[in-house]
Amino acid sequence: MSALTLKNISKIYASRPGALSRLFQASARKRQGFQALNDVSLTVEHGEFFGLLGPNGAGKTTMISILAGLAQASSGSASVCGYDVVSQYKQARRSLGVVPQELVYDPFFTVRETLRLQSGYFGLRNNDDWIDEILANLGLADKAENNMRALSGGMKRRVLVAQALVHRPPVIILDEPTAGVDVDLRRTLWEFISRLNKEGHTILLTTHYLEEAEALCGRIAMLKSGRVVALDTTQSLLARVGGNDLEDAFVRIMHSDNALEVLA
Ligand SMILES: Nc1ncnc2c1ncn2[C@@H]1O[C@H](COP(=O)(O)OP(=O)(O)OP(=O)(O)O)[C@@H](O)[C@H]1O
Repeated sequence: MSALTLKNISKIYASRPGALSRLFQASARKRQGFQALNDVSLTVEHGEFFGLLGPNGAGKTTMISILAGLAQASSGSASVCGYDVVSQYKQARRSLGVVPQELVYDPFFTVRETLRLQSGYFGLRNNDDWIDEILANLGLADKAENNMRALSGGMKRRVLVAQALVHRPPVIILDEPTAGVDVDLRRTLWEFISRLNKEGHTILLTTHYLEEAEALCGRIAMLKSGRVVALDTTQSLLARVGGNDLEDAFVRIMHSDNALEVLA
């Protein structure tokens, strides 16, 4: 049983025609909606540090939303630790910690209250020992009693990471966790995430910092316009596509018409 499985996943966002397009009768194609994912199949095994890369709008967040139960696939199936994300939603969600891309937080709570509240969503009382450990590992120990609205952007992002970890999920998904954060947090964060990975947690990471992906990810999938156009170990991708580094390989793959040649 794999940590994450996507089988022939497609996602079409329904179009919501505005008054103008209703007036001028939008074309049939536009009425059909927007296809964000197109027949995506991939598997992430337990213990992997897996990178999901792609340009803006490629479908990365859509894929993560489907795995987290925040969006429903139009067709295909997905599971987390063998639990179907639709029919076994609770078990699937419990197996997963997601660090979202947007800074979402409740401005009325302190950091500790935020983490206790999040623990409560998973039915966890008396979770303070683990909360303290997470806070210490993310350099947040001295902010525990601070109000969320008084934190800097980077500190808020650390709390989002902490929130994803309160229920000790075996699988952790990080959607661009280092966007707009300083070098210190990057290092602290990667040390902590790498440690969690070494302890057996499966990590799926999306990032536009390709040097991070190259250093951390054992295997990489690249999405382009909703399709998987490359899927292999980082080393094999680099060897097969050529170029100096992953950024070079990424640009070559994204500009290649025959992207399927780099599918393992
Ligand atoms: N709720 C929605 N309704 C309609 N279209 C959407 C919705 N969410 C995403 N899309 C569209 O689906 C496509 C894929 O978006 P998605 O956010 O998954 O891309 P991404 O790869 O995560 O991009 P980025 O790197 O910019 O975060 C985009 O064209 C986006 O505009």
